[in-house]
Amino acid sequence: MAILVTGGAGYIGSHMVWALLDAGEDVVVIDRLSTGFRWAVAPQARFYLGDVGDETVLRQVFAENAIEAIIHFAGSIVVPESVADPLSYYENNTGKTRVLMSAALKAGVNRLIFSSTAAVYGTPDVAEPVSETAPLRPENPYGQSKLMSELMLRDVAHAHDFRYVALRYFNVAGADPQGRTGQSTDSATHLIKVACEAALGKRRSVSVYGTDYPTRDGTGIRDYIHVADLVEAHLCALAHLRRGGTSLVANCGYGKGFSVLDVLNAVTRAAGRPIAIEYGPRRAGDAAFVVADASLARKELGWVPRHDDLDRIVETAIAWEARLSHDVSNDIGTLRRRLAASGF
Ligand SMILES: NC(=O)c1ccc[n+]([C@@H]2O[C@H](COP(=O)([O-])OP(=O)(O)OC[C@H]3O[C@@H](n4cnc5c(N)ncnc54)[C@H](O)[C@@H]3O)[C@@H](O)[C@H]2O)c1
Ligand SMILES: O=c1ccn([C@@H]2O[C@H](COP(=O)(O)OP(=O)(O)O[C@H]3O[C@H](CO)[C@H](O)[C@H](O)[C@H]3O)[C@@H](O)[C@H]2O)c(=O)[nH]1
Repeated sequence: MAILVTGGAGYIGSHMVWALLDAGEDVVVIDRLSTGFRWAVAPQARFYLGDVGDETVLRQVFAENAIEAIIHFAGSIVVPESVADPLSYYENNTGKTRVLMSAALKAGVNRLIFSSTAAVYGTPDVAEPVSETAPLRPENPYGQSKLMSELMLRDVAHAHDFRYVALRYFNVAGADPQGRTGQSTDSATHLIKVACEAALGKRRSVSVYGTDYPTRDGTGIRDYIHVADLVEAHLCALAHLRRGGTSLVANCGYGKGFSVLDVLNAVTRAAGRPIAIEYGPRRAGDAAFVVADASLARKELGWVPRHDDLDRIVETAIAWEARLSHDVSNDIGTLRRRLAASGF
């Protein structure tokens, strides 16, 4: 039996594929390569170029592979884009999740792990770690589209023989400690990615969005989780579903908050040289403090994080960024030529 990873050519999905292969699993990937890269998919995985909203390709995937469970990463993830074009987010994140679930039920696949987000909570009322029972008040179409998918999963699990785990990720960062994959998107806006690019001279400076938050140094506080621990939580969720565990929704974070300045200091330490910092106004829609209460994932899924260290997260992110500058551009050229030769 194989695990189907949707969005397996993307940042988190490509780490998941490696983690599954490392664990001895058989892996099938479907990705339309809108933000992902074919070269990011481990060669041992079977790859389908296609859209998770395309019933024909889904039927083909389910017919050609014995799929035991789905790990569903495919989606659109840029918050301001979701505000500007909400319908495309409801279509790609909610509508296509519906198509995928429908095709899975028809094919008799009844286990799914879903990529949700801390954005479903909106701005927490108090500066305290947020648990899964906190009010759900997404403040943008991205968060809303993910919450709607969670609700579909809940209802389908009530109506059918179907179990799921929805993981609400906090701030995912870092790269595979073995250097096999990392965050490769060109126009990423995430703080650690941006700061690593600045440290390597790929951009002139980093802007600090707001210095007047009610936090210890005036900058925004987030819970940064190493992507390797995040994919480990998915392996725990898979084991939970395999042993007959009930459907559940769980936060993925460390429960520790770091400010923007903490992150920039860590990047400076890792790079061994200062980065240019510009202090600017707040970015619209940013909360002061977003930190997970992740006790449920530890208790129910037996998740034990192994990379809970901001310096380590940043070191792996910089190492990947450096590789991306040198090797990967060559790899992309090689891969493009290989794919062109094989008809893509
Ligand atoms: N990166 C984060 O900090 C973060 C935080 C919370 C939740 N998430 C969720 O995790 C998941 C993965 O995020 P990521 O950071 O790896 O993003 P990403 O953009 O790197 O990966 C998404 C992948 O899905 C593919 N894709 C998108 N729509 C598709 C479709 N309709 N059919 C087939 N493939 C499609 C893209 O080509 C890409 O390879 C997303 O669902 C995102 O909402 C990410
Ligand atoms: O160039 C930058 C980028 C970010 N920040 C600050 O750094 C912190 C982190 O910002 P990111 O853009 O890295 O991440 P967000 O917290 O905005 O968003 C993340 O967390 C959300 C949930 O809270 C969603 O899951 C979303 O997908 C995920 O990217 C914020 O205080 C932000 O204001 C800067 O100061 N400068």
